[in-house]
Amino acid sequence: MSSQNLVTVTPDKDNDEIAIVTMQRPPVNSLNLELLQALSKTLDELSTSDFRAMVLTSASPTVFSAGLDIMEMYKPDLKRAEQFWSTLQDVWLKLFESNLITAAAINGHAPAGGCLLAMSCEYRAMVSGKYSIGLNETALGIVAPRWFMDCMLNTISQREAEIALTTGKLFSVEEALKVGLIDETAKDKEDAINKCLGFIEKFESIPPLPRSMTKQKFRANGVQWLKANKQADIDEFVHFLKFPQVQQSLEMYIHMLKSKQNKSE
Ligand SMILES: CC/C=C\C/C=C\CCC/C=C/CC(=O)SCCNC(=O)CCNC(=O)[C@H](O)C(C)(C)COP(=O)(O)OP(=O)(O)OC[C@H]1O[C@@H](n2cnc3c(N)ncnc32)[C@H](O)[C@@H]1OP(=O)(O)O
Repeated sequence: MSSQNLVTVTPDKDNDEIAIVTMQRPPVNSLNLELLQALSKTLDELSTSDFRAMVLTSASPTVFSAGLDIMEMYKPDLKRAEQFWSTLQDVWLKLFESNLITAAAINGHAPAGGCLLAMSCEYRAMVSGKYSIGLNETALGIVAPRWFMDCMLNTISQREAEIALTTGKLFSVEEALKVGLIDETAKDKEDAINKCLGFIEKFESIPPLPRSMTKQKFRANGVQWLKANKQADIDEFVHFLKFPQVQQSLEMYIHMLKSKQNKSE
């Protein structure tokens, strides 16, 4: 699949000022360099378009996004790893600070980087079911970067965030609702999108510029550090990938994912 097809943008059927942005990298929308580049390009295009709002969702029936593609971190080509991390930083900054009204229709699992994308939006409706969402990095033997943490702090309390991150917690849909990691539950993807549209409607009579400026001021603390430390953050990521213990943890995690599949056969 070419990178162009990894993300689709379609106007909402009832309101052509709202973009439905769908990630479609089977099987689980894991965020590799190409999907991140497609998201980055899409966010650029949206920022200069007539769309005033977007709903981020996924084409998978059970997974919003499985987070970063682990294969980008396991025994990586270091030049590509730099580009990968830099593109992830850009996607986060573009989405978190977007002028558009942003909402996530979370139609399945959203671990780690998947949770980051959802938290970067202003509103989250998640389909009920045996899905989970959270920043589970420590459980993989890796460390969520500071700006992942800042993003979670924009969403739930510091205490809940610290416990969740140190324990690598993946929240059930009910738990996520209780702590405020999601705003609403939904019965299916269509319902989740409709709930996001309901949130977007609240801004019908609010002028877009003061709205987006207010949002960006609220979010400024979270982004300042990354903007000032982009290269240092990339260097730290690449340095981290060189640790044998990190590679070992990733290898074990990949085996675990594969054996999980064998068990259910
Ligand atoms: C500056 C920083 C400094 C230091 C720190 C440095 C680095 C740290 C970087 C930290 C950031 C990390 C963020 C991340 O996002 S890490 C990724 C975390 N993701 C996960 O833990 C999710 C793993 N996946 C799952 O749990 C399940 O797949 C899921 C629940 C999403 C779906 O389950 P389902 O049963 O539907 O599918 P599976 O059979 O499990 O998977 C299908 C195939 O997809 C492969 N897969 C799944 N997830 C990933 C992934 N994240 N990356 C790559 N591949 C993935 C899985 O192995 C199956 O593959 P095949 O066997 O079919 O080949």
